[in-house]
Amino acid sequence: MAKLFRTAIMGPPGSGKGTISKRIAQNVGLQYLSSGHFLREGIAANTDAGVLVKGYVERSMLVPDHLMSRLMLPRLEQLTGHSWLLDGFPRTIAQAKALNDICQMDLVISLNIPFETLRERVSDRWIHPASGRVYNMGFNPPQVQGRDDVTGEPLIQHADDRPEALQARLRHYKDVAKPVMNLYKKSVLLSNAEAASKPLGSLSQGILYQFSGTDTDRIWPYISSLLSTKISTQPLDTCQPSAQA
Ligand SMILES: Nc1ccn([C@@H]2O[C@H](COP(=O)(O)OP(=O)(O)OP(=O)(O)O)[C@@H](O)[C@H]2O)c(=O)n1
Ligand SMILES: Nc1nc2c(ncn2[C@@H]2O[C@H](COP(=O)(O)OP(=O)(O)O)[C@@H](O)[C@H]2O)c(=O)[nH]1
Repeated sequence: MAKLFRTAIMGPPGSGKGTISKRIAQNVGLQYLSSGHFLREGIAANTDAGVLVKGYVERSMLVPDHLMSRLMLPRLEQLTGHSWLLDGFPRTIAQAKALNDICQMDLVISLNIPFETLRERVSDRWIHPASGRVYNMGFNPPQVQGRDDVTGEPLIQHADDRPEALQARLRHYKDVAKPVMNLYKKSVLLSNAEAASKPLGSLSQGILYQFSGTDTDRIWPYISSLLSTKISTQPLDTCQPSAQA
């Protein structure tokens, strides 16, 4: 039986979830599942799921919990035997509880980034809609301005990334995410260094680790170190219903 590792990343829009998830996937070699990307793929391919969620995603509304869980949980069940990282799911407490019913999570990473930093980042965020590849004109610019590195297709900016829209999204994120974080948290909030160095078990039952800062490159070493500790001490496991379910 392999050691499996189930983790999720949370944070407001622009906090670096996608950027950090890709680093985790590359370093740890787990399956990365972005629920937003999954939904957009379904919409582009006009799948049954895509048709169901199109109206919500195009209006930047949250897809209802029952539908979101119905789409995501079977995907995760197909990944039995794999370690994975979720970005964008669970988004609400109902989704987190549904996830608990099928699986015991090992770690939840929460990114705590100042509003001004979020605002700067998303106003400079450019996206390749077909692949979900994300650029930032200062941090990770495309090789050719306005063009995707892989396909050469044009990049776009989301209307949602305008400062006015960001403020509303942030408020909404806080309301919805708080109960999810409470579910996963048992610990005090730690500094990045403390969070990364605490041995497993010393945080009571808590699996939520919060990282704060303005630069992904400065947060990343702490996350990387936490993952090394967690993964090396992970017991043999399969995806089993959580005891809290
Ligand atoms: N659990 C989720 C995840 C995503 N979505 C839908 O998918 C869209 C895109 O999700 P995502 O890529 O995660 O991006 P945002 O949440 O919009 O923003 P960010 O990546 O900046 O956090 C959301 O606007 C929402 O309509 C949803 O309803 N429920
Ligand atoms: N300037 C700067 N931009 C960053 C940093 N980390 C991520 N970004 C960019 O900020 C934007 C938001 O990051 P993203 O990973 O998409 O965040 P998400 O919305 O939480 O998934 C993207 O354009 C990233 O390229 C950073 O440390 N500094």
